[in-house]
Amino acid sequence: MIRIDTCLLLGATGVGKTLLLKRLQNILWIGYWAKLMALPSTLPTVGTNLIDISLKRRKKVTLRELGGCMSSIWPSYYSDASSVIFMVDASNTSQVSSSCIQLLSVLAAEPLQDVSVLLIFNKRDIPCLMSLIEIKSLFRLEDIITSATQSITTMELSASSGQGLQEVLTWLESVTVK
Ligand SMILES: Nc1nc2c(ncn2[C@@H]2O[C@H](COP(=O)(O)OP(=O)(O)OP(=O)(O)O)[C@@H](O)[C@H]2O)c(=O)[nH]1
Ligand SMILES: [Mg+2]
Repeated sequence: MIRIDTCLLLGATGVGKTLLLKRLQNILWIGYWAKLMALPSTLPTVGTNLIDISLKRRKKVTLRELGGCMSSIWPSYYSDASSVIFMVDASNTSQVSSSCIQLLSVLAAEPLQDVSVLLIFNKRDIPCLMSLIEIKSLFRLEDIITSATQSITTMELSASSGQGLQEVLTWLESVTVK
């Protein structure tokens, strides 16, 4: 049986996980330069969203979004994961501390000790009172990266404009084995 790597897409409700999935699907269907077509609509995910993505060098990955409203049962999906994308809404400063606590509990989970982690600061198209440097320092990001057992990459994204999408795809290619 052929097993496909699974990347878990996690983050609080409304951070943009479903839009990212749809954007990645569009990149692959109609090409990178067509990514600015009509903004796909999304609804809050109650449960899970799955898409399979074909990458370069005949690799494949399954992206599994887990809805923010079901964070209490995220851990039941951890043992299947080969990598994790954790998304933060960088325009929502009131959500920063709860997202940070959520991220710490994801990083502490036993089945996720060896996975590669991509931390995405999304909605960079929305002007925000706090700079990204301030948000990262509120997160104590340097301490988190130093003490984590995982390899953590950080990225900025606008899932709505498409800025940063190609970098997410490149990261997926770099961490997908099969
Ligand atoms: N301006 C802007 N809006 C965004 C961006 N990404 C997502 N959104 C909007 O944010 C809202 C929530 O996006 P979703 O993708 O449904 O959020 P989610 O993380 O899947 O939320 P749950 O499924 O509830 O966990 C939608 O109206 C999106 O269009 C972005 O980069 N910029
Ligand atoms: Mg969703």
